Amino acid sequence: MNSATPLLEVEGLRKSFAGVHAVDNMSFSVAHNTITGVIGPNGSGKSTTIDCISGFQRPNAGRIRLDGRDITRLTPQKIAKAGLIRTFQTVHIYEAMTLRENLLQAARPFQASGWVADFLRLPGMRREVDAAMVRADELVDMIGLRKYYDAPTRILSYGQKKLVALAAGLMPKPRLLVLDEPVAGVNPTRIREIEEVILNLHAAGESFIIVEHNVEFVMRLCERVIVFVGGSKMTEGDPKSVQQDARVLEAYLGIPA
Ligand SMILES: Nc1ncnc2c1ncn2[C@@H]1O[C@H](COP(=O)(O)OP(=O)(O)OP(=O)(O)O)[C@@H](O)[C@H]1O
Repeated sequence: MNSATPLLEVEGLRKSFAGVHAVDNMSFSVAHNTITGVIGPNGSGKSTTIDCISGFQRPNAGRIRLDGRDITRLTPQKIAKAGLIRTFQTVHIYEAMTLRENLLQAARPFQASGWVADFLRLPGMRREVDAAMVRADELVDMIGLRKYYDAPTRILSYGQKKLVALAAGLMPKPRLLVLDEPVAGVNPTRIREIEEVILNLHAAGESFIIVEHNVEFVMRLCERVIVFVGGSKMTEGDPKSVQQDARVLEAYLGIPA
């Protein structure tokens, strides 16, 4: 797609639960090579929106396009293969496996060769495995955890586990990685480390959407911030303009605009 096509376009998204609209008329777009933050008070539709764009919920209406391709209502697996991967609020990694094994495992669903090629160690499979090893090697350095590469991930701190989940999401080289609350429950020192890692990955060409309750973290990291209120987009802009928007203060603090 040409660079004028947004990386992600969400248009008129609606998702209802038992007749109640969790998300309604939600529209926004995300540019290539950006870190975009999504903030909003509790119940504003953040989780429902990312569940819809990643295929974990089926929207009732609206369109979602990834780099121009319609991905509305595809399964999570197909959306991931199209290039949109998400992490979860709770860390989804294999704690009994090493960090290296976690990263290699994350690449497997995206490898074209099937189990027969794998079993027979055919050259196509070998090439894919070698490429995954190179990618894992790059990523373990990017997240600063090389000394734990061959350790079971259960020994890592919660913040380090979040970094492993982030790196696992990047293994198949997605076009866009959606991070669902990447610093929730993480101590402040580790938050700074995660911030640094995301900035370095962005400088290396990765694009992110960050959905977070920690507004300060989002404002420091993101070049564009989208604010959800009541199931739709209330406003968006650069961090400074969003922070100065009286409606945002009202939505968060109940201070009348
Ligand atoms: N499975 C569900 N069944 C019924 N209502 C739901 C369901 N999921 C979400 N909702 C409702 O939809 C609205 C939006 O919820 P959502 O979880 O998307 O908001 P959120 O911005 O992610 O909130 P939080 O920041 O608290 O996680 C809320 O009113 C919520 O109660």
